[in-house]
Amino acid sequence: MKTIGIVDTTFARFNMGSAAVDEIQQNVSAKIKRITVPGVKDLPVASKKLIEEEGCDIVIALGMPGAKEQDKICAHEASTGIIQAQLMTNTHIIEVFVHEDEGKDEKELAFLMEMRSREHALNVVNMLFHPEKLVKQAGTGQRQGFEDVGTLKH
Ligand SMILES: Cc1nc2c(=O)[nH]c(=O)nc-2n(C[C@H](O)[C@H](O)[C@H](O)CO)c1C
Repeated sequence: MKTIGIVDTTFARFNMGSAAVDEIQQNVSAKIKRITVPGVKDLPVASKKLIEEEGCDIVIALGMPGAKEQDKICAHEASTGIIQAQLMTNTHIIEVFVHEDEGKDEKELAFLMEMRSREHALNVVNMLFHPEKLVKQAGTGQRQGFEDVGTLKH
């Protein structure tokens, strides 16, 4: 049975990990290994450990960079670390970040955090079990959380 790793943060203002777990369980039968770390900079090593020590076939790393300048620097550092962990393990770690200032208010932010977590969880299910479904979506302007933007016409 395939194993999906989920790592999220306590810094985030919405339970992104639970949304991802729920979405996976609604769509597929897979083993799930979940851990939570304090913040986004802790995601790379946690993801690498899920792959190397817990045998995960793919990992979803979820977090919420805050709105301040130092939070954005922190998020960029975390992203770089996540890419490095992917290259070191030759395994996908799907980064799901929702920046705190993406929502116009708290309600929209919560909606976005839930929907982006769920839609990327579905991407991960498809990457692992139905890669042909993603090929069908190529170039269709998919967006996780907000509305899809569609294919360009010429
Ligand atoms: C400044 C800062 N900003 C964020 C953030 O926007 N989002 C987040 O999830 N975590 C933040 N952190 C915490 C770090 O990611 C990390 O948890 C600590 O530095 C401990 O390793 C820090 C330190």
